[in-house]
Order: sequence, then structure tokens, then C-alpha cells
Amino acid sequence: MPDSRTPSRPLLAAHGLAFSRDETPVFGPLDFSVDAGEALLVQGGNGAGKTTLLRVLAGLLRAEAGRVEIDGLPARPASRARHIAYLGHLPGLKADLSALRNLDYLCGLHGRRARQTPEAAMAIVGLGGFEDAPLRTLSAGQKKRLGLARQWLSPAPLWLLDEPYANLDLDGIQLVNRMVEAHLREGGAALITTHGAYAAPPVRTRLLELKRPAA
Ligand SMILES: Nc1ncnc2c1ncn2[C@@H]1O[C@H](COP(=O)(O)OP(=O)(O)OP(=O)(O)O)[C@@H](O)[C@H]1O
Repeated sequence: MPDSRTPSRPLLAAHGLAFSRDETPVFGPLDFSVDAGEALLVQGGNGAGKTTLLRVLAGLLRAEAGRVEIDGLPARPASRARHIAYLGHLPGLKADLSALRNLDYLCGLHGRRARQTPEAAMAIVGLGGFEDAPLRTLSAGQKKRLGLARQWLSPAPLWLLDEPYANLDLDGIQLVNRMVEAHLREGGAALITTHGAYAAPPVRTRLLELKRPAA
């Protein structure tokens, strides 16, 4: 993974970041940062604004106030595209393509991590043998695993993982944690939303507690 960052700059920083919908505050103002090699666990109950925060960080929603910096510079579409890999509730996969063709397609669009292949990533997430299965025939947990394979293949250092443990069995939860651990060891960082700390990966972790602000 190319790394031109100086160690003193966080990979991601938010300053006074706030978001409202129809003048109703959803979150913020928030200040936080994540360094390479760290995970930020974003905790909060249903509706606390976790997904909304990740979508703002990914540039899919516009913040009402504050700013986001990537690698010490204001976040721009090009820097977000280069630095961020986002695993959302809808993994952005095509229902009629096979599992493997989905990964090939996404690698063609976004590039892939050095020395990794879609076939190897499918084996890592426990989907060996499902290469030719049309995506629509996979279970929710298998789709989540395919999303994790896509995440693993991405060359982007900053992972935004929205409820990565949802739909996964115990083995899948441990898989997420192993992947996050390996990604951080290689100099990446991860923001992970969760309802509770029950499944946090064994890595250097900061905590961001989200509570809906008073209107
Ligand atoms: N597209 C939308 N239009 C209007 N309101 C929305 C939309 N998406 C989310 N909201 C509202 O914004 C608030 C925050 O939602 P968000 O999905 O960010 O919460 P969350 O913490 O991720 O919740 P959960 O744990 O249930 O997934 C909620 O009150 C929700 O109803």
C-alpha cells in the first residue's frame, strides 16, 4: 500500500462535524481523529446517527457544519475515492452477476490491493466454491461475506464499516476481526459502527459514543 503520509497526520479527522435533516440535528458537532493502525468504534443505539455519520465521511451526504480531513488535507472527491472503502448495508453488488464477476467488476472500477486476487479473497471469507453462484442466490450472511471480500481487495487504507457484524455467524464475526487486524497491521485504519462493544476487534481502538443531540 503506498504511504506518503507523515506519522503526525491522522488518516482521518473530523472537526466540528454536524448534520441535520429538515433542521433536526442528527449528530454533532463531533471532533475525532483516527490514525493509521487504529480503529474507531462508533457506538450508539438505533437511530443515533451512525450510518449518517459514515455517509457524511464517505461524501455521500453533505455535512451541515464542520470539516473532514483525509491525511491532513480537506476531503475532496478524489482523495475520498483513493482513501476510503465503504461497506454499507447495501453492499453495492449486482444481483445477476456471479459472486466472482461482482468482485472482478469492482476491482476493475476501484483497483485492488497488491498481491490479492478475487479468487483468493473469496477463499479468505469462506466463499470458496461459490464463485459461479449468481449473487441473488446467496444468503444475507454470504452477501455480507462477499462485501468483506470486496473490502479486503480494495487498495484504500481507510475502511468505513457499517454494522459489519450484522448477519454474520460467530465464525463471520471472528473473520471481520481478523480482517480488521490484518488491515491495521498493514497501516490501514477502520471506523466500525456497532450497537455494542461485544465484537470489537483486538486492536488499538478509540471509542466514539453517538447520542442524538437535543433539537
Ligand atoms: N433517508 C432518510 N430520510 C429521512 N430520515 C432519515 C433517513 N435516513 C436516516 N434517517 C433518520 O436519521 C436518524 C439517524 O439514522 P441512522 O441510520 O444514521 O442511524 P443509525 O445509528 O445508523 O441507526 P441503526 O442502528 O438503526 O442502523 C434516524 O432518526 C433516522 O430515522
